[in-house]
Amino acid sequence: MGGPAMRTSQKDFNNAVNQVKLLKEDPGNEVKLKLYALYKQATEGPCNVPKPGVLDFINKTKWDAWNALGSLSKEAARQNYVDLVSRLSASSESPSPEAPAADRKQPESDTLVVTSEDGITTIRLNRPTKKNALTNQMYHDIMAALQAASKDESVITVLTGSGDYYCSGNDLTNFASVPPGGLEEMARRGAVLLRDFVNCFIDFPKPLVAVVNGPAVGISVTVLGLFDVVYATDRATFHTPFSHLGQSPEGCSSYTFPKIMGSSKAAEMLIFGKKLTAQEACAQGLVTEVFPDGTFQKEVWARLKAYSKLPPNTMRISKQIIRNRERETLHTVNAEECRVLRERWQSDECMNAIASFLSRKAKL
Ligand SMILES: CCCCC/C=C/C(=O)SCCNC(=O)CCNC(=O)[C@H](O)C(C)(C)COP(=O)(O)OP(=O)(O)OC[C@H]1O[C@@H](n2cnc3c(N)ncnc32)[C@H](O)[C@@H]1OP(=O)(O)O
Repeated sequence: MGGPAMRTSQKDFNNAVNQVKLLKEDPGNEVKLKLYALYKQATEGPCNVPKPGVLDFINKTKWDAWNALGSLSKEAARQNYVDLVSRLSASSESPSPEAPAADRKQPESDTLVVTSEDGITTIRLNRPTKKNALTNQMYHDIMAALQAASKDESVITVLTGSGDYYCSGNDLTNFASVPPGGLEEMARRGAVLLRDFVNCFIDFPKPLVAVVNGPAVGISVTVLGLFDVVYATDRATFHTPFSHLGQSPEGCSSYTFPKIMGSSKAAEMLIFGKKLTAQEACAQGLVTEVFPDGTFQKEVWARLKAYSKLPPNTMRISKQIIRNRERETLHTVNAEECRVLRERWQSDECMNAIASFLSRKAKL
């Protein structure tokens, strides 16, 4: 999966620098300051010039922004710069008129089912015989579904699963077919896919709700920290067995989990792979509310239908005011988690764990 290739090339960076000059809208001082700081970090490394005097307001503000990036590597700064510019470019393009949600083209495969009703767009993982494990195609389909939902006329977007599982995480057979570039190329591609996938959750503009209909594993758990509300059946469990797999946390969980549940509870999950019951996950703030399995679907959908009648713009604005302050931080965390995972995917510990799963020796 993905590579230094997470590594942005000098050419990508130079293109992004030129693209900034072509933005149709002024991105505002805060973003310009961020661009300045990332540019300096990417080209000169950590801030190495004396702090301007207190009365030199403009230069002091710029210095503060650069200095705040600490020891962020030149490579990560370049990547963040390119990511930020690409988001700015995308948002300054006029949105293309979207087809009504009901008419929306379905994903190519039937492993994801997207429906829209009563102001709610539902994205349903539909691979129950494999516990809704996520294939590479499903990551792409989910991203496309989120993009479409962000622009359709629905008010709330829901992610849920078919069958007895919510999702068993990354399909470990994604690792089974090594491309011509070898393991390194596989890691490079994976890191790019993961980064883009998680970015879609970070940037999703409408209320996003997880309806966790059963056990959840891996990435389906970690991205929950990026949802606005998480409803779970009392049958659900929450498991992030990264160490067992020779892998490291993703989905921004290295940042959101300690923030949600405190660092030691987060460590027990993310380092030691402790599996939480739904009640435990609720007590720790990862889950909003737990429902008895027998009435789960009825109660949750009734509640969501009632919420979908609330004024849509107000809900969207409220979500954004809650989330926007942290958006850049989350993008930085995501990029760093992907960079680290790219290395882990090439490690013996990871390869052995996956080989072991594929040869049926291990069940988590
Ligand atoms: C590019 C982005 C990468 C993002 C990085 C993401 C990281 C992660 O998500 S890490 C977590 C990965 N997931 C796992 O390690 C779970 C592996 N699966 C299991 O441990 C178990 O299957 C189980 C606990 C989820 C369910 O056990 P059980 O109830 O006994 O059911 P089965 O094992 O018989 O499963 C039925 C069927 O489904 C296949 N399957 C389940 N999960 C996965 C999976 N994650 N990847 C691939 N296949 C999976 C399982 O192999 C069975 O298949 P068949 O034997 O062909 O019926």
